[in-house]
Amino acid sequence: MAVFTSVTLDDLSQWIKQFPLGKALALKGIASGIENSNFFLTTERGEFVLTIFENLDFAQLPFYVQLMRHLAERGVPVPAPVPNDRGELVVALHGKPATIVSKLDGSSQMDPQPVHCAEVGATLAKMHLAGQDFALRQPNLRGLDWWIETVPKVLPFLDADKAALLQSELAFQRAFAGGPVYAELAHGPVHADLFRNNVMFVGERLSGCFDFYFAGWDSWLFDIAVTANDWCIDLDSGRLDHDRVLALTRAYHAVRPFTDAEAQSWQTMLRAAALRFWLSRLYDLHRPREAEMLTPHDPTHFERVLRERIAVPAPDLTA
Ligand SMILES: Nc1ncnc2c1ncn2[C@@H]1O[C@H](COP(=O)(O)OP(=O)(O)OP(=O)(O)O)[C@@H](O)[C@H]1O
Ligand SMILES: N[C@@H](CCO)C(=O)O
Repeated sequence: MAVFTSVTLDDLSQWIKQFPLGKALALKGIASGIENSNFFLTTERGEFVLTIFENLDFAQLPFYVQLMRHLAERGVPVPAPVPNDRGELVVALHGKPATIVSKLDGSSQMDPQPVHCAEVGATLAKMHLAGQDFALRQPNLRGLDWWIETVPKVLPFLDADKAALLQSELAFQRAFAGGPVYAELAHGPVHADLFRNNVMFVGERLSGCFDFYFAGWDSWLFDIAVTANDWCIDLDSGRLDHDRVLALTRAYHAVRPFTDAEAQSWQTMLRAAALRFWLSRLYDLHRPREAEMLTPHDPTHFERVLRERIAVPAPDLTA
């Protein structure tokens, strides 16, 4: 992630005392990502990740950090937040909310094969099941309401062809979300951003999922569609690779079988997931924030993905 807020080891020398982590020994800004300020933090007790939240306030954060704790306690491989001496998981640093979580082993698999997609599918299903009894509720803040609010803000920057696609897809998704099949879809806390760069592998074994800061209450199917649109595609064309899609969906289905309503909604949900990221990337591109290091994501990629999903059906969910 980009570093928006500067932090030095000196800044941490007093602050870290409230955590059972000993002294802070090293701190290194992480330059990937676009939402928060992240640092690898080495202390006398080991390796951690320090995150300072740039866009989320104290009221929103319990949902994310408690969800991570809830999932970690149920054996889902996610970073475990470290409480301070008052039991708090979110603490102010430079006036902004901050958290320390355990560092996961492994590295991202940016060139996934079916075996990796199967790991991701099975883990996602376990995550959905483990989240069923999570008590806190927060909507997906990048869900339909946000799309409705944000489309008019980016339209002035688009040519007529792109503007027409964005508007017609939003209308299509609004109609779908208001219909009877959508109402039958299972909902719960979902990750909503489980891209390749948010998952760690050690060899072919998935060792962890992180970056829960877009998590919210949404349909499980939306989460699967977001994941498939990143893990199972040819990156140049946006086309789905059927072997990888089937590896992901079959592994998910083996843990948590799909319903008829989900099977019926699959093609539409893949389009919704493409729209969500096209829109957020357009928004981020045209309304950039200041940052010491910033790597903007390319909106055109998800425009291509959306056009592909409209033109070419994915394999059936229960194939
Ligand atoms: N718990 C963790 N364990 C190991 N590495 C981590 C952990 N959390 C974050 N990282 C590293 O930090 C990088 C950035 O983190 P993260 O993806 O959460 O940032 P972000 O700004 O929210 O990014 P994004 O654009 O993906 O939303 C990751 O790519 C990963 O390398
Ligand atoms: N995964 C998002 C970035 C926010 O996490 C994207 O690729 O646009």
